[in-house]
This record gives sequence, structure tokens and C-alpha cells, in this order.
Amino acid sequence: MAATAGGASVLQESRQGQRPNSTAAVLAIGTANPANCLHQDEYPDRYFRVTKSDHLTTLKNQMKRICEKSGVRKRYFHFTEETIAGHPEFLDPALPSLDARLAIAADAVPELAAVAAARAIAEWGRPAADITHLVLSTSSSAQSPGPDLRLADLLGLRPAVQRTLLFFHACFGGSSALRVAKDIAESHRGARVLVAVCEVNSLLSFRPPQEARLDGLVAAALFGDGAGAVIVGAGDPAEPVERPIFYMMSASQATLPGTEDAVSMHLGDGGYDIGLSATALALVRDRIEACLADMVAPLGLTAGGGWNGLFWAVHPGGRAILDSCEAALALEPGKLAASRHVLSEYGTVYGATIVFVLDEIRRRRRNGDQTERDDMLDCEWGVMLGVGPGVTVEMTVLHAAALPSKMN
Ligand SMILES: CC(C)(COP(=O)(O)OP(=O)(O)OC[C@H]1O[C@@H](n2cnc3c(N)ncnc32)[C@H](O)[C@@H]1OP(=O)(O)O)[C@@H](O)C(=O)NCCC(=O)NCCSC(=O)CC(=O)O
Repeated sequence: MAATAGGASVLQESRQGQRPNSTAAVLAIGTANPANCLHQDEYPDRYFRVTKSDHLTTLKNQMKRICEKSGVRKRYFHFTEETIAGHPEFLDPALPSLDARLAIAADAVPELAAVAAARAIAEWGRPAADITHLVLSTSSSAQSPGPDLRLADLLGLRPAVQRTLLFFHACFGGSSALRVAKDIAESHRGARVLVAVCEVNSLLSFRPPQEARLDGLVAAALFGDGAGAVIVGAGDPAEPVERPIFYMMSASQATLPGTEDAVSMHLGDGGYDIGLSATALALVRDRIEACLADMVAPLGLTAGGGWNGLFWAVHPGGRAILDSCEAALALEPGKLAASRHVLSEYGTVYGATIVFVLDEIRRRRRNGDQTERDDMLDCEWGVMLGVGPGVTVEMTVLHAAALPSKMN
């Protein structure tokens, strides 16, 4: 069939009619954690006692040193000592334990995600049935139908909600889900996308300390469980979106070449085996600036004047990762205060962590207390940075919306 000029213009009009004329925005944020909160200064003693490893005194002392340097004050866990006591296979690498771990996570993921999502929906102020799309990211599930179906049911989403499930993106899963949500919101007029990121990987990765795997101690000292939820939508200028918090100006992903072994997660009979190479820190320090410069260049936001004119929502994948970013980008002290606060209060919650950081930045921007506000109020433009296996870097350029008190 030959295309005609008239036909082309009909196609163009139809295409334009389906798309909003504005940029996607974060409209609401919610977070949730399991009830079991453990303080980092007590964690080495507890971990070695529960895993019956108290005799490994050198390893235990190393764990204490790692915990002291971790920048973490407390973390939340889905599992309890009773969970471990009820599953001796979690402590014996020779026994298969994946099915038991996944069976617990099958309920935990949608239920915890639903708590965070319900908080975001309540803040948004519209009925759950107005959600048109659901993007769920998790590394704590391996089943189909996935936890997104159960989550949609728990929240009472419309039966025709369009579901997208991202599995095994680990620490950049939250940033990936937000990037997908931005694309959906900017391609479908009226779309309201619920992003949910839920991780209970402490359950999937819990194992006794091993002398041959010192990176296992780092993982045991760093990660916690939690869920974050964000509602994303784009409105038309004539019909403003609800209450934007951050506009998502651009989103991109890059993978640092040759870094496949730096950070890894393998799901096997014994649950997750997390590989954290000590080279990850040097990779971030040496390569992050060039990577970011490439990503922001198309926006005309060059690094010429330095990076301190922006606010920063960096994934706190460890205190030393934040230190590496701060040094590589010559950031002023305080620029990563929100990321450091989240690391301190929750540990690294894999992909969900970035939602906690966004929430913390929003809180600091709204807070009148100068000591906590840092420079959040002075910077309209910011960067959200996810880092995970690959080494993969997800970057979203944000523009902070006017604070409610400043709006007309
Ligand atoms: C673990 C740390 C808090 C330790 O702090 P410092 O580096 O300042 O202190 P340090 O160098 O003295 O290290 C303390 C002890 O930990 C050991 N150590 C540190 N990193 C190690 C590693 N990767 N493997 C094995 N051992 C390690 C050191 O040898 C040392 O042992 P000794 O005391 O015997 O000398 C920090 O290195 C950190 O924050 N690392 C980040 C970990 C990481 O890779 N994060 C990525 C997460 S992945 C992520 O976020 C994405 C994802 O998973 O998807």
C-alpha cells in the first residue's frame, strides 16, 4: 500500500495524540522495611553466633572491622533468627536451599512492595485503579507469574494494568525501572506508572562466613531488605500533573567495558552468591567521571564548571563507593549527604536504595532545618546514579520541581 501525504499526516496526528507534551515526573514516593531491625555494632556477634561460627575468631574480627568502616548504623531484614533456626539448610552450603528461600520470598516480595506502594498511592491522592502501568523490579524472585501479579491484586489495581517485570538487575534495578517508567509515561497520554522495587535478598544470600570468600563478609555487612515505590506520570501544560517532585529530564545506561567480574550475583542451589571484587572501587573512581560526562553532554549540561552545581542521588553501594564518587567528581562535602544517610539507616537495599535516596533528598529539600538541608535547596538540577553488576551505570538527570510553599 502506498503512503500518501494525507496518510502520513494522519499517522503523525495519531502519534502526537497518543503522547503527552511534557516530561515525566516523580509524583509520589513511598518506602517500607521489614520489622526486624538489627544494629551494625551488634551484627558481627549475632551473625557468627547464628551461623555457629564463633570459633572463626580471625574472620569475626575482620567482620567487625568491616562493619565499623561500613558507614551503616542499622539495617532491616526479612529473616529472623527463627527463620534461620527453622532452615538448617541455609547454614550448610552442601544442602540445596534455593526452593525454601524462594518460597519465603514469594510472599515477602509482593507484601513488602505493597506496603511501600500503598504509601506512595496515599501520597499521590488518587485511587489505585487510576494506575495504568506497573513496573516491578526485584532480584528476590524467580517465578512466573511473577510477584507483580500478586502486587497488582493486593493493591486493587485495574485488571488491565500493563505489567512489566524486571528480574535480577540487582543494585541498578530501581534506576532501570524508573527509566522504563519515564519512557512509558512519555509515550502514553494519561499514563500513571507505579514503579515498585522490592528486595529481600538477605534471605536469598544468607550463609555462614567462609575464609575463602572475604567478599562474603563485605556483602554480609552491607546489604539489607526493603521496598521503594514511585508514581511516575507526565501531564500536559494545560492540565498540570498532580504534584511533581522531580522531573525526569533524561535517562540513560552505560556499561563499563571489561568490568563483568567486578560485581556479580549468581543464583544457585544455595541461594545467591554475591561477588564483590575490591577492584570495583577503583573502577568507579577512575571511570565514573568520563562515563557521566558522555551521558550529560547531549543535554548541554557539561562538567566544565564542575559537578557541584548539581544535587546528587547516588546509589550507596558501600561507604567506599560513595567516597570514590565524591573523590572522582571532586564533590563538596555534604553533596552525598542523603546517600550517606540512607546507607547509615538502611544499609544497601539493592535496587530499592535509590528510592530511599530520592525520598531523603525530597525530605531535606522540604525541611526548614538548615543543618539537614545541606545545599539541596540551591540546586535545581541533579543526577540520580544507579550502579550495579556489569559494572552498569544508570543515570537520570532530574530537575527539582518548585517546593509546595513556593508554588502559586
Ligand atoms: C567494605 C568497606 C566498608 C571497607 O572499608 P574500607 O575500604 O575503607 O576499609 P579497608 O580497606 O581497611 O577494608 C576493611 C577490610 O575489608 C576488606 N575488604 C574490603 N573490600 C573487600 C572485598 N571486596 N573483598 C574482600 N575483602 C574486602 C579489606 O581487605 C580489609 O581487611 P583487613 O581489615 O583484614 O585488612 C568498603 O571497602 C566498602 O564500602 N566497599 C564497598 C563494597 C562494594 O563492592 N560495594 C559494591 C556493592 S554492589 C552494589 O551496590 C551493586 C549490586 O550489588 O548490584
